[in-house]
Amino acid sequence: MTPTFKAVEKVLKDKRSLTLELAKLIADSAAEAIAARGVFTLGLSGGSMAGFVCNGLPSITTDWSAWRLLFCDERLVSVDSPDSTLQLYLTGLLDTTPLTRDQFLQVDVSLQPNEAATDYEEKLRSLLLQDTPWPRLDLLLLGVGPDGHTASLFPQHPQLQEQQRWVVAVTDSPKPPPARVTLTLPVLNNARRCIMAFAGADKADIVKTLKAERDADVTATTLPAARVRPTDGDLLWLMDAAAASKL
Ligand SMILES: O=C1O[C@H](COP(=O)(O)O)[C@@H](O)[C@H](O)[C@H]1O
Repeated sequence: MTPTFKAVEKVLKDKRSLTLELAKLIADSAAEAIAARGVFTLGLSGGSMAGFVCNGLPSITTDWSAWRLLFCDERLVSVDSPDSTLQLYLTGLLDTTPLTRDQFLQVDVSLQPNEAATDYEEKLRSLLLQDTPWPRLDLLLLGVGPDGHTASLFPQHPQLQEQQRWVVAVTDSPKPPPARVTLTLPVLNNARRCIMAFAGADKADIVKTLKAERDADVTATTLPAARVRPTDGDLLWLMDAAAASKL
């Protein structure tokens, strides 16, 4: 079956323009969510996405107190490690926005991977108070690695088949560090909106391959990022010209 959702693509001239556009889109989602429900739930990714978000958000106007930030994935390393996604955001946002540390739903990195995943799912359930099979998160910001992974869902890993849990452990990530927790595909696909952002010429090959898979039958997909297909939400790709150069 070909996709039933519509993916929207937007190409910006460079990384700076992409950063500003992303910040504007986040602000728009926040305004909509806060007006409708009084709270804005934003799922963050690490890697290049953290740079876009930390550089763009300080310029927006929003009711920061209504924001709840969580992690699409997190590496199980100490919080002061340069590999910690939480650390990237605390360093990048606490001094430049009114956000406070307790607005970030943190993964307990002192736990073993399975326990950390269970604990994070419980924290998410308590935060959202949604008694539904899958959480309805307002906006998820997702990156994509050169192998087509998104969050910490890697090609051919069993976590891709998960159909019950919101958060699962990864102990053999091909990209270091090996131990992580990640939201599962049904959680990604139940969000109101997912934004994937790609910048730089080194993303051009994966963007081209991913687009072909994203627009094909889901049973033919091998790349986790091509399985992000919101069931009742939208998917937006933001690319700079270099990342979009092979489309
Ligand atoms: O390991 C990870 O990689 C992906 C992609 O990162 P990027 O730097 O190539 O954009 C990231 O989205 C994920 O959160 C992270 O844990």
